[in-house]
Amino acid sequence: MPTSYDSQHISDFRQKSQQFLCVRFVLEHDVLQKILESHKDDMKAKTGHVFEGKKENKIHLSKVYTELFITEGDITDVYDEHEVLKMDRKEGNIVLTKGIAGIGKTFSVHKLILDWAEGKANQHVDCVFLLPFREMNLIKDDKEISLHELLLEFYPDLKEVENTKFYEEYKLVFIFDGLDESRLEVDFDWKLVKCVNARSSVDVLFTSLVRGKLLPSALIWVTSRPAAANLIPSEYVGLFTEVRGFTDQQKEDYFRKRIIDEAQASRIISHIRTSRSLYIMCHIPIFCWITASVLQDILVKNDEQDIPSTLTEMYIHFLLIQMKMKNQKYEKKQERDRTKLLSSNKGMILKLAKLAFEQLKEENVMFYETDLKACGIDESEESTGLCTEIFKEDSVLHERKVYYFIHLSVQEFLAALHVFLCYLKLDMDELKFFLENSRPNKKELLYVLLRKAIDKAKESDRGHFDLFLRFLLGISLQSNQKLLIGLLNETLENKNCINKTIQYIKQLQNNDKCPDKSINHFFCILELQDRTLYKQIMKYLKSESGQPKAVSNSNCSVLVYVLLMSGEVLDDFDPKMFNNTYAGCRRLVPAVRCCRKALYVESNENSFPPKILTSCHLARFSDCGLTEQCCETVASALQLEDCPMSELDLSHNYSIEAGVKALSAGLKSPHCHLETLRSASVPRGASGGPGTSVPPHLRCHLRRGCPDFSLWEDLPLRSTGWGVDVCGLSNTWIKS
Ligand SMILES: Nc1ncnc2c1ncn2[C@@H]1O[C@H](COP(=O)(O)OP(=O)(O)OP(=O)(O)O)[C@@H](O)[C@H]1O
Repeated sequence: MPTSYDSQHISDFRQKSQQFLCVRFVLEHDVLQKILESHKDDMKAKTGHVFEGKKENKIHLSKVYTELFITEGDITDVYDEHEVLKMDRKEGNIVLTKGIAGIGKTFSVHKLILDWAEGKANQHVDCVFLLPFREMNLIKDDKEISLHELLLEFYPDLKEVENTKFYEEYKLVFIFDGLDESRLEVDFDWKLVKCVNARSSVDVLFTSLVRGKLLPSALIWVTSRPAAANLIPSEYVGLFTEVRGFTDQQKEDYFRKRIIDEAQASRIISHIRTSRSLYIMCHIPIFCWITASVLQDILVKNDEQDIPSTLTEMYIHFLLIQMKMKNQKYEKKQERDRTKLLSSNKGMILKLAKLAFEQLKEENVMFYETDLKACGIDESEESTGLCTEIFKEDSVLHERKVYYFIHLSVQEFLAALHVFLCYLKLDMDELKFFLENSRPNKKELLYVLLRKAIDKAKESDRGHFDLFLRFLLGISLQSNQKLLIGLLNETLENKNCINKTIQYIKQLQNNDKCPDKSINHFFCILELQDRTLYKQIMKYLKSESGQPKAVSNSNCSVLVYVLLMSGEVLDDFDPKMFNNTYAGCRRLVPAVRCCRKALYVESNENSFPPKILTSCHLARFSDCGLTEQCCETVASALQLEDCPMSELDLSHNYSIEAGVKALSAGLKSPHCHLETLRSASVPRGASGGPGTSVPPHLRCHLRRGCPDFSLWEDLPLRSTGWGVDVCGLSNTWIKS
C-alpha cells in the first residue's frame, strides 16, 4: 500500500509534469507557429514572382496569372486548382496532374501555394512543401538522406521542427513538380521507409510518400507531362487531373492582362484570331507568352507584313528577338537587320542547335557542363554570350550547375533547325537517327527524311518528337527558310516534296488509332500551310445539325479538340450525325462538356472560330456503343456548374450497365438540370455492334422483344427523385 507521503508525492509529481508538458506544449506550439509563419513568407517569396525567359524579367504572379482549364482524368470533370487539396487522403491516395509541356502545371502549383501562403485558400493545411524534381536531381544519386534532411536542403529554417509533433500532428502537403524531369529511378517495388528520420535514397523517400507508408496523413500532389505520368501505378492515385491550358476566353484574358496598352492588346488578339494555327496553339500558355513577346516587338516596329502566322514563324521571330537582346546587352549594338543578326550569331546558334538535338534524342531536358563542352560550347561563352539568354542556370543545392533551355519547345525548335541544316550539308551521319538504313538519292532525300521523322514521331508513345516534327516540317517550307537567311545561305524550292509530305500525313491521319496522334497530324498539316483539313472540320461544325457528315474516326478527335478548345457550345449534340461507328462516337463523347461553356460565350459576329450554336440542351447518345468510361464522362459533364443539358438519350447502349453508378452521381448533382433521361439497355441489332457480344440476360430479353427493365430498376435513380414514365423500347425517366 502506498503511504500518504507517497500518494501526495505522486500527485504533486503528476501535477508538475502536466504543467511541464503544458508549458512545453505551449512553447513548442509558439516555436512551430513562428517557423510556419516564416515558412509562409519564404513560400510567398518563392512563388510570388515569376521569371519569364530571363532572371531580370521578374514579375508578380498575380500580374500575369490567368485562370486555366483543368479537368479530371481525360476530359471528365473540371477542377479548380484549389480543389486539389480538398481531397481527404485515403491510403495511397495522391493527386496526379498531367499536362503537355508549357501548359501551366508549374504555374498552377505556384498559384496554389501563393494563395495558401497569403491566406486566401486551403487554410486547413498547415504547411506546404514544394519539391521540384529538377532541383531534387541535384542531390547526388548515392546520397542516403532522411525526409527531414531532404526538407532541410530546401527549407533550412525547418531545423527546429525536429523532435516536435510537427510531422505527426500538422497537416502537411508535399508538391512534387515535374516528374518527367526526374533523373530518379522510380521503382515502386523497391524498399520503403516509414519514418521521417530514416535515411534512404531520394527515390525511396518519394515512392514511400506516394505509397502512403511515410507520413500517411500528408497530401501528395505530383505533376508530370503525360509521357512520364504512368511511372506512378494508378492504384496509388486517388485523383487524376489534367491541365488543358486556356479556353478561347482565357486566351483573350491572358493577352488583356499581360499587355497593359489596351489598343495593342486588341490588335494582337484580332491578329491571332485571323490565323488558324496560332489561334489554336494559343491554348498553350507558354506559346501565348512567346506570341505576346514577338507580336509586341513587331507592332512596336510597325512591321505588320512580318506578323507570323505559324508556330515555326513565331519561333524564328523569337530567336531573332533573343539575338537582338543579346547584342544590346553584351555588345551594346542596336542591330536590326535580320540577316546580319543571324550571320553574326551563326556559330553559337549552330552549337546550341546541335546540343538541343543531341539531348532531345536522349529525352534530356537538363544538361551539365560536360554536355555543353561536347557540343563545343565553353563556359566563358555561356556566361558572356548568347546562352545566358537561352539557358537558365540552376545551382540551388550548390552541388552541380545544370542548364536547360528556357522552354522545351525552344529546344525542340533548335533541334529541328539542326536536323534541317544537316540535311543541307548532306551530313548523313547525323541524319542516320531518322534514315536508319535507307540511302535515298539527293533529290529524294528531304521527302524521305520528313517521312521518316513523321514515322518516328508516330511511333513514340511519349510523343516527345511531336513538336520537333512540326518545326522540322515548318522549316522545310521555303517561306520560312527565307526568314533564316544569314544562318542559311540559300533557300530551296521544294513545293513538290511538301505536297507529297502533306499527302503522306493525310493518308496516315485517316488511320490514326490514337486521338493524340490525330491531333498532332492535324497541326503538322497546318504548319505546312495547308488549311483544307481545318476548313473541312469547321464546315462539319457549322453545318446543320440534322445532316449526316461522315467524319472519319481520326477527324472525330480533331473535331472534339477544336470544339473543346474553342469554348463553343452545341445545341443538339448527336455524335451519330458526325460518325456512325461506335469507335467514332466514343471519340466524340468528350464533346458533351461543351455545354459548360454556354456561360462563357458572348455572341460576336466576327469572332473566330465562328460561333456555331447557342447552348447544349439535348445530347443524343442512343446506340453509340458507350462504355463505362464514356458514362463517367457524361456523368461528370452533368455535375458541371450550370450545365444546361435538359435532355439526355442513352438508350440502346447495353454496356453502360457498368457505368450506371457513375451516371447516378451526375444525376444527383445539384447542378444537373436534366429533365428527361432516355435509357434501356437494348443494343443496336442482336449483334450489339462491331466487335461486341450481347450479355446473356439481354439476349433473353431481346428474344422476348422487350427491354431489360431490371437493369434500370436497380439504378439508384429513384432515391434521387426520378421515376420511369414511359415504357416502350426505351425507358424514359422523368425528374419528378
Ligand atoms: N495560368 C497562367 N497564366 C499566365 N501565364 C501562364 C499560365 N500558365 C503558364 N503560363 C506561361 O507559360 C509558361 C510555362 O508554364 P509552366 O512552366 O507552368 O508550364 P509546365 O506545364 O510546367 O511546362 P513544363 O512541362 O515544360 O515544365 C510560364 O512561364 C508562363 O509564361
